[in-house]
Amino acid sequence: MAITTHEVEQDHSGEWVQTAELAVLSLTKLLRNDPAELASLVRACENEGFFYLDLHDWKSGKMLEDLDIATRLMRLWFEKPLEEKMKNHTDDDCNGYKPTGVQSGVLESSRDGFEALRISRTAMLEGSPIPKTIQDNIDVFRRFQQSEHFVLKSILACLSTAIGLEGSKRFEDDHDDKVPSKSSLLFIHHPVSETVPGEGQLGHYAHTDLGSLTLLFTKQPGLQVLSPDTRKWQWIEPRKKYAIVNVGDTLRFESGCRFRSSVHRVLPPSGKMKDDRYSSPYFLRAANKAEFKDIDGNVKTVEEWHARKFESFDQNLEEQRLDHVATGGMDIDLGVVV
Ligand SMILES: O=C(O)CCC(=O)C(=O)O
Ligand SMILES: [Fe+2]
Repeated sequence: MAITTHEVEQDHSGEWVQTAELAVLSLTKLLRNDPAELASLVRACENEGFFYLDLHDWKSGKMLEDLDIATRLMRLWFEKPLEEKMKNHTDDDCNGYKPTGVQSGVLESSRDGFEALRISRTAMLEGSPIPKTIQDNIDVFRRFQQSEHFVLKSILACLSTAIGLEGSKRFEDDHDDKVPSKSSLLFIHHPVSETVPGEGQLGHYAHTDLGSLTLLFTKQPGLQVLSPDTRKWQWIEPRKKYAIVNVGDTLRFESGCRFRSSVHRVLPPSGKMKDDRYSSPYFLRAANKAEFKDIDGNVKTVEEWHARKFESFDQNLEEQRLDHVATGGMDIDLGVVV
């Protein structure tokens, strides 16, 4: 079943942008291995690479309640002075604080407009360097991260089953929880800003996610996907009690490019960031040592691809276009310049 919308809304340049019609999948049906739901899951990963995950009747997880508590706590944390937040700054791209403006912009001659707190799965499990707010509420944050991890690993298993993978060929095989990985939970904040697109710091650059699957929560608009169908940007509408799930590069490569890691970005609908925008993605990533063939056909470990992606995120748009790493080669696949 697809949510049917519809209308179009203007973007920052005054162009009319359609709303994406993404498939809607029920987590409870997927957990039951419902054959029709598995077939829809495969289609969604082959086509848009994005879908809504219906969580209305998933009673066993407290994920949505934990999300509300964690979001409230993180909003307060982001209000702290920059010097305070910078105490959690690290060189580790999957753990610690990232201030605004250190990565690429959405358009030429601009930089990103979001700050983020990243909490790696390892840091969460070990309780190693994480801000006090999180340490003081570790049960909530840990349970939230574990629920998200469970949901994405279950979806990964559904995909293996649905396309008939067995034994060591199943996608879960290189997502062993006992070996080190760069799975990471993020809280993202785009502060209110008078900046207009193309200047200063605004939005979140066009990219594909580097890992296997991403589970995203946001209540606010701004997320856009480059539709593999129309090859144009489309808004992804936030929906209450639905998560947004998307395929990342690792799963794209491991599926022999059968599944798509669609390019996406964040821009405020009317041009300026008139309200603070909050979102929270959880990135499920394969074991650091897992291998796949990347966009150049070279064998890479997840760890190496992770490093290459983050180098690319720090570059400017012109540099990014040269090696296609930020966009995971999807731009070449679709024949578009992002
Ligand atoms: O904030 C959002 O809506 C999307 C964030 C995102 O794409 C990312 O962190 O990879
Ligand atoms: Fe992303």
